[in-house]
Amino acid sequence: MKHGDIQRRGLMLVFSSPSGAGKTTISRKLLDKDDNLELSISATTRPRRPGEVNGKDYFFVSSEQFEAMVARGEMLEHAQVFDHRYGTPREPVEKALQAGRDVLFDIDWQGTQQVADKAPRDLVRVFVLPPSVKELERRLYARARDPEDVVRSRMAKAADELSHWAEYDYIIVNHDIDQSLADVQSILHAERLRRERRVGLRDFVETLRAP
Ligand SMILES: Nc1ncnc2c1ncn2[C@@H]1O[C@H](COP(=O)(O)OP(=O)(O)OP(=O)(O)O)[C@@H](O)[C@H]1O
Ligand SMILES: Nc1nc2c(ncn2[C@@H]2O[C@H](COP(=O)(O)O)[C@@H](O)[C@H]2O)c(=O)[nH]1
Repeated sequence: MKHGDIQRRGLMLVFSSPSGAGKTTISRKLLDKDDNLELSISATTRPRRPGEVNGKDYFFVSSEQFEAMVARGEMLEHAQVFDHRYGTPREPVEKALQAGRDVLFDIDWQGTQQVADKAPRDLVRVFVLPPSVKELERRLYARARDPEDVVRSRMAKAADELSHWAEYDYIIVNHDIDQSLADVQSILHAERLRRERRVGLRDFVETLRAP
């Protein structure tokens, strides 16, 4: 990957939040605007919601298939979230990073901790907060893609997820979607400029010193 013709390593951008705060919405908008960013598509045992597409939103798999992927070492990270299993297939992420592309993850705090243990240098963690609990609940109902008992159980677990906010590098309060998009674009821009990711800098500076 290049930025001003100086080569750099790909980075892993993670979004976490309580369910319904808006990270999927922010992710989709960011991906639309950024040609060098690709989404890590998770595998899950959760039932497909209306409108979700296998291989685009998730790889929808059975519990047996999920366990077999874990046993074969195919998951970069995996966790039980709410009542289902979720995990990140390792190979597409490794391929993207090797090709110098950045990868976006929409995963929970457990998965973020696992990725942080494996690749701390390449990780950028963003936690998305809702403006208020009332608005979080409104968004979960407005999304209208989960049964009421699922919405209630996710609201009940929001405080647990929120307790991990301080483990993240950046915090976004998602009042306004356009402002949140601008914020994550700024984060990504600055993180791409970090000296330690720009592996081509040393050679470039040498050409400046000894023309
Ligand atoms: N800034 C915003 N203002 C108003 N509504 C929003 C905003 N951001 C997201 N929403 C709406 O809130 C609902 C939940 O958003 P989204 O599905 O992106 O949340 P999520 O954090 O990805 O949830 P989950 O963790 O369950 O996947 C959606 O209906 C979305 O359109
Ligand atoms: N640890 C992981 N968490 C994941 C992964 N994919 C999604 N998630 C998180 O699960 C909840 C619920 O998602 P939903 O699509 O059912 O609403 C949310 O917090 C996601 O971030 C994953 O691969 N690993």
